[in-house]
Amino acid sequence: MNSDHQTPLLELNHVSRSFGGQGVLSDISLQVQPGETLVLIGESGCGKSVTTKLLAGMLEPTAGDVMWRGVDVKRLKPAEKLKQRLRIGYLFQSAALFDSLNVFENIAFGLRQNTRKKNEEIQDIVYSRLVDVGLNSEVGSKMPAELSGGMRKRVGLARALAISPDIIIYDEPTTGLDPVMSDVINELILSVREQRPVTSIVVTHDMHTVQKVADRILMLYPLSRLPAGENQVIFSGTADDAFHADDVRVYSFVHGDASQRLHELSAA
Ligand SMILES: Nc1ncnc2c1ncn2[C@@H]1O[C@H](COP(=O)(O)OP(=O)(O)OP(=O)(O)O)[C@@H](O)[C@H]1O
Repeated sequence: MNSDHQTPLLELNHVSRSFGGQGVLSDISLQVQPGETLVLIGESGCGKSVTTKLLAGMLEPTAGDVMWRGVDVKRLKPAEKLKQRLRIGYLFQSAALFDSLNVFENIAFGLRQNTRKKNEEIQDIVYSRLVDVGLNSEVGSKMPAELSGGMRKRVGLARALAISPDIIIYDEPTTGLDPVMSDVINELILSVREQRPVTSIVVTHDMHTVQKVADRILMLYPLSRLPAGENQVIFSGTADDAFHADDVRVYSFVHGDASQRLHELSAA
């Protein structure tokens, strides 16, 4: 699936990002290859969401380059950037539904804003995306406040899929869901990938998700604790490699073992 000769779909080249002088990412380089499912892991606050927002062009780097299909995003004209941006669907951590719009209009939103599709076509797309995420058409008339957490995530996914993206970014898709609903979402990630040639980036703390969907895992380490000169991406490999990693920071993270962190805290 991954060929070294392909141009990466998305790429960060020596990217740094800070907020108000506080560094979050420093000199990060990574590539996302067409068709792969890349999973980003790492402790809370280490910069996973910032990384995906940089990849999606929703944030700009403080230094370094973001490349889309080998082209520096800075060089794209606004119209071209928007066109490329619409190839990326983003499922936000909170699902980020518009509370004042019903489910149908939430899913239709990107199509109404960014395409000239007629109402009938929009209706067909919205109802088929609802089917794709396992919801029936009656859900279309509900307001977001009436939905459970799992339904909100599914509607968020239907909305991300409505624009027929070729890249989907899932930011903590299972957080806050019960184990069964989490697995429903994991299965949806797999079925989306089976239904269309899509590239997926998944940010998660859920090791079931990691094991189920990841082709490749990257682990980020918080900049504030990174030893000087060390790469902030402390691991790149398969789920199996991560679960057998020699690096105790990686091993203890994926096994949910607190002893390394407690040791660091007591030494601080
Ligand atoms: N727009 C912003 N303005 C200021 N600080 C920000 C902004 N976005 C992110 N940050 C900061 O960047 C750091 C990394 O945030 P990020 O959301 O990427 O972490 P994360 O690894 O995804 O964490 P979690 O697993 O808890 O979601 C945090 O300290 C956060 O407060």
